Amino acid sequence: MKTKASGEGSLASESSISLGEKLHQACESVVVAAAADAAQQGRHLSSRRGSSDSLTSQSLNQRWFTDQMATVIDGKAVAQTIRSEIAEEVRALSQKYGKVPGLAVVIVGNRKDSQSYVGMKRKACAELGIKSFDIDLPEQVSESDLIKQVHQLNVNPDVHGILVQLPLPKHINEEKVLSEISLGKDVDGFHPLNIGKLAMKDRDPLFLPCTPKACIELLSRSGVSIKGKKAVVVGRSNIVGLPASLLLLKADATVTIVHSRTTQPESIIREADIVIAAAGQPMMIKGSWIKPGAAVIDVGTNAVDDPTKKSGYRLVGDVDFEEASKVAGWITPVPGGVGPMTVTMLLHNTLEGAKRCFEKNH
Ligand SMILES: Nc1nc(=O)c2c([nH]1)NC[C@@H]1CN(c3ccc(C(=O)N[C@@H](CCC(=O)O)C(=O)O)cc3)C=[N+]21
Repeated sequence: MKTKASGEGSLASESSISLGEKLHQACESVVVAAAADAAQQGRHLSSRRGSSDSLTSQSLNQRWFTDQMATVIDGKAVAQTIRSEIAEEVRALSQKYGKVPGLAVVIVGNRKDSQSYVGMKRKACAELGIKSFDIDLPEQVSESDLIKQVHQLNVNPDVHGILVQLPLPKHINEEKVLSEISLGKDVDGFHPLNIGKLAMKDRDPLFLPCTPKACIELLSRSGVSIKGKKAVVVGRSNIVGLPASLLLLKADATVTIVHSRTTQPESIIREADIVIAAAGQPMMIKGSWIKPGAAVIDVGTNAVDDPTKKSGYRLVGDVDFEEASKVAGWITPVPGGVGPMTVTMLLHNTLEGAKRCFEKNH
């Protein structure tokens, strides 16, 4: 399955657990459309740089502020395309083996945000014909009881993926729980061994963490090549920043990680051809921090007060979208960017886990 997608340096073409070839062909129209659009409007990084030789970066910034807008990457649309392909594969598996993929979603306590995310994951499973196993545990559950649940799911033959929603309550050791998940069912890709393999050259983890994988897929499907580019990841969390930087490195980018102790983050970010923003700080990254023509992937999902909304809040990213979309070449919106793709990558990992299991037992 070593096909070359249209995006050079595409993760999907280089990973042994890449999306299926068929899936790629289906999505190619999206890639081609985005790439053609970008090319038509002279938005390739090189052409932007080429036209900027005689300008100072300040005047260049102003120029881009006034007459060009970024291509907005529609994560929802890409996610939908991939989801219908997954649904088709699930149907085919069901016909061939008489079994469907199963995903266990474990939630502890009743944090509102976690419940909302878990709800989206379970709903998406239902839509795609993936069986979801719902494990809801009380806030006070003991670590050993939670681990017992994980062990039961590890041996349940109908479960091919196990997701323990994070964050867990303070009295539970997250690292301990995650390392109890069977490697072959670690669809979040958070098991230390999977992360360790991700960090090592020429080794492939069984599963890639969903949000970082979503970022790379959005880049490659938008025709943005990664190889040889300067990439800056803002944030160093275990679930996004760190694995995203490792994935970019695997895709041959030159990677810098900016974090809360970095001095002068703006000047480092301004050098980047690719920015992945995962700091969890609402609208922290301003338009003037972005290199003209850069690809900006915004992972932030921050709720900010908004009295004009019925809910009283709205979601914003880590990037000031309004400003940055006047400078960047490509940008993902929040909501509707990385979020829907994250859930889709989870479903894709579950499908891959199930396929490996069915093929092994056949
Ligand atoms: N074990 C584990 N795995 C995770 O993957 C995981 C987790 N724990 N804990 C929390 C974070 C966060 N996360 C998101 C998933 C979808 C959206 C998403 O679909 N957002 C929509 C907006 C949804 C809305 O409107 O509320 C969007 O951006 O368009 C966002 C965030 C997964 N996480």
